Amino acid sequence: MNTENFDKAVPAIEVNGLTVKFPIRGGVFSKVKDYFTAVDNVSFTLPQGKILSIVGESGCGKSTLVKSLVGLVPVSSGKVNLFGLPVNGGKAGTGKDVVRVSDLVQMIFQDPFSSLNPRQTVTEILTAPVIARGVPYDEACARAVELLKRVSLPAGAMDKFPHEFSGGQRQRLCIARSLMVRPKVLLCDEVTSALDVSVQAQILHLLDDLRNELGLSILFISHDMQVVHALSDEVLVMYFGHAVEHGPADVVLTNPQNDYTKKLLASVPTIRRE
Ligand SMILES: Nc1ncnc2c1ncn2[C@@H]1O[C@H](COP(=O)(O)OP(=O)(O)OP(=O)(O)O)[C@@H](O)[C@H]1O
Repeated sequence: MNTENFDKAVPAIEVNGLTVKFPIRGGVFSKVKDYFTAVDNVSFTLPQGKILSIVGESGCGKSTLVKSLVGLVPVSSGKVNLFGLPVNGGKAGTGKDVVRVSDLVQMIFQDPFSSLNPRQTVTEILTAPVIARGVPYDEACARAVELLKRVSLPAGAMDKFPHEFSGGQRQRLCIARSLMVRPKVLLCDEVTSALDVSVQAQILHLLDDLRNELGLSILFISHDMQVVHALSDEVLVMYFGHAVEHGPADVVLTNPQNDYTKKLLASVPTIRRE
């Protein structure tokens, strides 16, 4: 399928009535007693080229929602479309006209160290996903060198192992790896929370630049409201599995309508000095 010419008016992601339930068992081998609804009937759209942040307190279902979009947790009910293509079992599209979801959407996680194989060199880490897709080794290496440069890592990094990098450099490496397959959407789950503040800012600038250069659409999960305000076009607020408010970042973060959003914003910590 030609994924280069999607109609610009079609949302990158369209979610309708998405529900994710986890089974509750008495013990590992016992029968399912009940279900816990982590994501409850959530609907939203992510327009192409935009950054939508998902916010809400710990445990409200942000990560589960995002993971369910790429098949890391199973969807219980609801529909997901990527660029207008219905998603089903890791594929997007219908009949023979399908594309792998992982060719369109890549996810980046909070902890850059645990998401990199410590026994692989950067060359292996970056080239493996595209070699598996049939890209010749030399071309994969050339793409890796180009991306390392783009994320401001030296070309000499190709022969190194993950432990030889700082936390911020490792996250750059994860970003480069996610871009190797030339995805159209990035799902970023707390990607700066393990980094110190100055490095956080560099990674956020990098993501924003990449969005502008490559036209990427980004779903961004963060607890940091300042970061969310600085980076996002739109904000979706979740509470106990429900989407309670969604709109332009400036509106939701400065003039929230929902009572929970008001409480969430009021709870942003400030230091009181006596
Ligand atoms: N595999 C699982 N099995 C059972 N329950 C799960 C599973 N994964 C998540 N949950 C539960 O689903 C709820 C939502 O979890 P999730 O990780 O999506 O929250 P979150 O909003 O991303 O939290 P945080 O901000 O702390 O990362 C939580 O109550 C969690 O305990």
